[in-house]
Amino acid sequence: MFDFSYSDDQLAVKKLVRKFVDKEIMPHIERWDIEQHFETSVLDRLAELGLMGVCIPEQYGGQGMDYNTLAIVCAELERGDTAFRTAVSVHTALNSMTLLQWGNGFQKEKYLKPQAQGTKVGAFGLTEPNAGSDVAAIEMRAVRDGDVYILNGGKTWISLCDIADHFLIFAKTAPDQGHRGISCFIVERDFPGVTTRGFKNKLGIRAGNTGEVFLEDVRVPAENRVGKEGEGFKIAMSALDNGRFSVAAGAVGLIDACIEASLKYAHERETFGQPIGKHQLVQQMIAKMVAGYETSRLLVYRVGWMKNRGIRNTRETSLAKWIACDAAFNAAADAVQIHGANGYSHEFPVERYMRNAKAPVIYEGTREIHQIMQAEYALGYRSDKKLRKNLPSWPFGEEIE
Ligand SMILES: CCCCCCCC(=O)SCCNC(=O)CCNC(=O)[C@H](O)C(C)(C)COP(=O)(O)OP(=O)(O)OC[C@H]1O[C@@H](n2cnc3c(N)ncnc32)[C@H](O)[C@@H]1OP(=O)(O)O
Repeated sequence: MFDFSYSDDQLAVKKLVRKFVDKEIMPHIERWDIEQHFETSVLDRLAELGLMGVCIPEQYGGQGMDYNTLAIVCAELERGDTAFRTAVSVHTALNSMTLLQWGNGFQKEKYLKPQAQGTKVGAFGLTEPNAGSDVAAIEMRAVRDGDVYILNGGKTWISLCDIADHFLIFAKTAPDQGHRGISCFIVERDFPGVTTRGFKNKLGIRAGNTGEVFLEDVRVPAENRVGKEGEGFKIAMSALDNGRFSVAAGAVGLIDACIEASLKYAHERETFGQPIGKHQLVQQMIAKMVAGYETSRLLVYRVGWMKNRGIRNTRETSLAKWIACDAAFNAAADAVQIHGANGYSHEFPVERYMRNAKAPVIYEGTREIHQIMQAEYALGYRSDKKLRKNLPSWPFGEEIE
């Protein structure tokens, strides 16, 4: 049986986030984008609204809502700006949900709880200057020394680098063992030897905070290792199953924003004696946006449905992420086109949408990585086990045999 309707709770969350975005993000976002300013009070407000731990169980300080409610939050936030959806993706999907899945009792109590409540912020440190798509090529080292690991190396393109209280950092504990030699650690910003540096002058997501994290002889207690030694690659990949879901969900919101702006403009702007919406080539662009929106939404909600049931969803998540992010970029480019020269100016939001839409086609697995994965699944070179170990289903803790 399929149910395409929102529950009352989901509808209430959708309205809550929409109102928040309209009142507290929209009036300022153009300025924040121009000034390249990440407004941290938005995270405080998201915490007050209970949106920093949407699908983290209540026992760990979250709201205990289902995965598609997280998708709704991501879509509505990205309608405001990709920066804030990116923040929630990193904090909730990549960090908190990973701690929920792989963390032990101590780690959940000390790190997950305050993150889910929004009193602390989490980030995710995987990518390095020499290792993006090829995760197994990371060079950061973690060497055990009694009760601590000593970490050395640098991470790049880390969202919330200057904001986060904790990072999930992936490092090699056995450099000669390829992807099986990677381990995962919770690293606090306050640990001696941690420094960060946010980037300026990015193409898009200029209202966001992204940059580098450097670790120099950072002593990380062994109790902060997440999972077993050598499990880091799987932990990172399973985190990306959640992160990519949230990115795809956000892309739905970006397409929504593109359609909203384009319809308004198509009704108002006249050429050749009639609104441009009457011209068939403008209609074609709008039709493609609508198709991209509906297709992406269905792919995202299917993944949420699978996650709720604890069904392994790596293939479906990868597909949703690729299709939704491409659809969002195409929608944003067409939205600029519909606005003509006006679309090229700050006066209208669509140029920001187009700049923002490029990063999600690259981050959390480039379009090309996802295309390769889809082809490999189709050809039988790659397969997922039916169930992923430790995957919490919703209601949480009940796995399907
Ligand atoms: C403003 C701008 C902000 C920019 C922010 C940018 C930050 C980011 O983008 S975050 C990081 C993004 N990085 C990525 O998405 C990485 C992309 N790469 C990949 O997805 C992978 O490396 C990929 C698919 C190429 C891996 O392929 P490959 O090396 O063939 O590994 P693969 O054989 O599939 O898996 C290795 C093992 O992991 C396991 N595994 C793979 N996927 C998963 C999963 N989803 N869950 C659990 N286990 C998994 C496999 O079962 C296998 O296990 P075993 O060792 O027992 O055989």
